[in-house]
Amino acid sequence: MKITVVGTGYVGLVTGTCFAETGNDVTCVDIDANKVKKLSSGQITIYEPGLEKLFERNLKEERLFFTTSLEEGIKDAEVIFLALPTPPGADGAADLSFVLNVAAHLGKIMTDYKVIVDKSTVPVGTAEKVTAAIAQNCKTPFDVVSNPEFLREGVAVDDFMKPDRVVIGTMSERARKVMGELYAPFVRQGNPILFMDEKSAELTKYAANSFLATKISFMNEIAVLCEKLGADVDMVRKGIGSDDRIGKRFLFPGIGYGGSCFPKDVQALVKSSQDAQYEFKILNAVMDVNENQKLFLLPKIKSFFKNDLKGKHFALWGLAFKPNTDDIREAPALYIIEALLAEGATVSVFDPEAMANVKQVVGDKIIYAEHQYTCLENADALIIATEWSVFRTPDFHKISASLKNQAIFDGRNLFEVSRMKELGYHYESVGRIPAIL
Ligand SMILES: NC(=O)C1=CN([C@@H]2O[C@H](COP(=O)(O)OP(=O)(O)OC[C@H]3O[C@@H](n4cnc5c(N)ncnc54)[C@H](O)[C@@H]3O)[C@@H](O)[C@H]2O)C=CC1
Ligand SMILES: O=C(O)[C@H]1O[C@H](OP(=O)(O)OP(=O)(O)OC[C@H]2O[C@@H](n3ccc(=O)[nH]c3=O)[C@H](O)[C@@H]2O)[C@H](O)[C@@H](O)[C@@H]1O
Repeated sequence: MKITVVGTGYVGLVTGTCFAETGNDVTCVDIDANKVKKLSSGQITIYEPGLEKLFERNLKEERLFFTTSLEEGIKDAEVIFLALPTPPGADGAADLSFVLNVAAHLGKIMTDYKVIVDKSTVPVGTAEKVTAAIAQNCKTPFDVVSNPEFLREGVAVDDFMKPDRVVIGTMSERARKVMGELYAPFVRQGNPILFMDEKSAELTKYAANSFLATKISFMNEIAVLCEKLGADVDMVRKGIGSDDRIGKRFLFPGIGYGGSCFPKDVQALVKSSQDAQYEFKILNAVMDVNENQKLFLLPKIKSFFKNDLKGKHFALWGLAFKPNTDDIREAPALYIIEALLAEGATVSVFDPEAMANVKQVVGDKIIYAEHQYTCLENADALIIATEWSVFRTPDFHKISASLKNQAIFDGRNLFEVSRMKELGYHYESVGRIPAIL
């Protein structure tokens, strides 16, 4: 099939590459000429494990193309995916201008039947708006489908190739047939394609992200309670996660959820609810808990340093909002850095992939270490904000030799408390009884 993907960010690039991998001719369109130039010359623009190999193969075998021209990109295409940004506007609602502007442009240039697919995360009612935007100037028949994406950064290729489910929202039989054929190679493992109406598909996406965010905030509150009552959140997590009705996943407490999606999507669903004259009480609490959780370690750090961080120097491991990505959008580490600097401290940072992105945002207010161990030089304590594998089994002798105080503040519960006690660390984490020197 010939398909077009408009927007070659995270979702667009994964979507385009994976559809090319299953034998389709894919043209990706982006307004960012620099990005298109890089991608056309074989240079991948995002860090995503496993994607580069597929990208290079499909580019070489001429199933994957890039252009800045929408007209050129949609020529002969049967399906057009819109993988465009939907950032939060000033009031928290999803900004649909990228999607609607492209839709209006499509209406002017389409000359035969096409299926236009909302791949971006968009509020209920967007398929209708996209239909209206296209229809203003369009003379050919078309269908608009809501096909939300559930991939996670870091495991995006696997998530796309072996989805738990594919949600396709449209009542058009013609569009259902086209979409069913396109996704057939991905759902062979027995996971279903769920056909539904557009609005239900749109809400499914927000409900999924909001439910997962709720699970995390719930566990973060349980972690707070564990510390207050002397329980261990790891035990409680395993205790409840063994119940199939609850499930083991997404129960890890930490320093809050970040990334480009949970924060914006929870906020957008709250706003959609308000617009429908309904106050979504749980989600307001989920957002509140998450705001506080980002700075969960700060009082512990301040208390260790007797409320005076002025002149103290901290090593911070982990900047990305989660491991296996260079994405720093809403990363808790950025909030910790700001708070430490505001207290008059200085900070050295290390992350395996996200350093360049942080440098662009934070600049020279902090020191960028070459290595996780050089990051520790002259530091009064170590803070861990992201659970990269390389941080899980560190050389504790090197850590001890570099740190001025044997103190580690771990926002991702990487180490056993008992081991840290044996090693002689002042070790504080999230929801567990601390090892205090
Ligand atoms: N990042 C993720 O893991 C996931 C994101 N989503 C949703 O997918 C959508 C896209 O997200 P990302 O890929 O992360 O966004 P992104 O910000 O990484 O990429 C968007 C791309 O669209 C391009 N663009 C902007 N205006 C354009 C136009 N008029 N014509 C052509 N290209 C244009 C930008 O240059 C950029 O390359 C959002 O709605 C997001 O919520 C859904 C699931 C996962
Ligand atoms: O809509 C989206 O963009 C995507 O948002 C999330 O994916 P992603 O943001 O890539 O990352 P997650 O693995 O979900 O993690 C999100 C945040 O939650 C945190 N988290 C996750 C799990 C957990 O148990 N505890 C926890 O604090 C992570 O550290 C991270 O900051 C969803 O998992 C995807 O299904 C969805 O497609």
